[in-house]
Amino acid sequence: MTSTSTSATTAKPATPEQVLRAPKVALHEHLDGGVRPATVADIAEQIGHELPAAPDQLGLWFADAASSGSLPRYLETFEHTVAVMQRAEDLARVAKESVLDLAADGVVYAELRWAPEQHLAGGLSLPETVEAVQAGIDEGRAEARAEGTPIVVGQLLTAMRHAQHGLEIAELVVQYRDRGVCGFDIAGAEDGFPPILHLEAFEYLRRENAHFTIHAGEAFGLPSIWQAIQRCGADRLGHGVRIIDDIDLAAADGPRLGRLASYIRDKRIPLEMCPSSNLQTSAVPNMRSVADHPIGLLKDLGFRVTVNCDNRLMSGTTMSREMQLLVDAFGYGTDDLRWFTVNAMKSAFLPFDERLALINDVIKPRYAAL
Ligand SMILES: O=c1[nH]cnc2c1ncn2[C@@H]1O[C@H](CO)[C@@H](O)[C@H]1O
Ligand SMILES: [Zn+2]
Repeated sequence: MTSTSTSATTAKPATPEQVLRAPKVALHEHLDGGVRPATVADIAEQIGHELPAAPDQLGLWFADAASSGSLPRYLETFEHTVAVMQRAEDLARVAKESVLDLAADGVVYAELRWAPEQHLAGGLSLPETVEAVQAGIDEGRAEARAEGTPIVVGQLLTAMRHAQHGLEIAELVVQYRDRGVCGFDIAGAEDGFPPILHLEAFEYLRRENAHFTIHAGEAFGLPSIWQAIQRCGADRLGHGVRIIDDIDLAAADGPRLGRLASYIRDKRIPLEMCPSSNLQTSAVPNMRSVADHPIGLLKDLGFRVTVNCDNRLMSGTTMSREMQLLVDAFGYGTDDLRWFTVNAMKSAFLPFDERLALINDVIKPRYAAL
């Protein structure tokens, strides 16, 4: 097997201070999974929504309740964040605070995904929800710029895979493509809801030359990944960890890739990996810590791997913390972290020239100065 140049470097592990200062790129970040606990408590009180824990225990409650080892149970916790995101001002507030929190953590580019169809209970229309989130993003970006931490942010509109709004949400993506929306996604319980259920939406988006990612290979295996890529035409894979099912680790001459794993590596299809989230939902059997996560192997094999939080609230995490967990588990140095970050920026749903500018004018110089 040919060697790759991406293995963990022999350089010193990055220090916590370097990890914090490093510029980061967040491609897989749920807006309703990154609400500040204090904001959940504050809005819940205003609207009379009953919460399962006292305000000062709420962060812990989410992390604990989301750690059951099952994706459907992990997703149940979103009931409380979605409940406090039904008014335009609350959608805007949550979006603004997310942008500020990401920028303060060193994130220079983020795509925030959320499902508009889950935010209609207060009487907003689909376009109104998108505009409310965009107003919050714009405010957050202006404030972050004034604080010296500029950040570029796009919205990804998600359709829930168990529901039937895929085409409608895809149309919303195209309608708002020049007003802050950079792509589409499907999320929710994966087992029992294959990507193909939303084929009409994906075919529409391809006709419109629009971008999309699909949660696949998180709570279901290779058929889900295969469908997402070969039937639906996904640009990227949300998680995709189960691609390891197509890699033979026992082969005498080193790991041997099956046809699907080879295709994904050869085509440089980005994997949006979320180590802490995957631990909580037991996405990979027998994973006890981040050191057991396939991200180390997939990086060594040269897949286009990126690092993400998925849900900062449910995982009690940040981009810096996810990076630090990888440093602790695999000994990564700043060159490795830069490789993940450049991979993510190359894979962003942003015009090519703008991606290049962020890589050359922001990411590389800031890594060089660490
Ligand atoms: O990792 C995940 N896998 C599948 N679905 C998810 C994940 N994280 C969040 N959501 C789902 O996506 C919706 C829109 O943001 C959330 O409400 C949650 O139900
Ligand atoms: Zn996700």
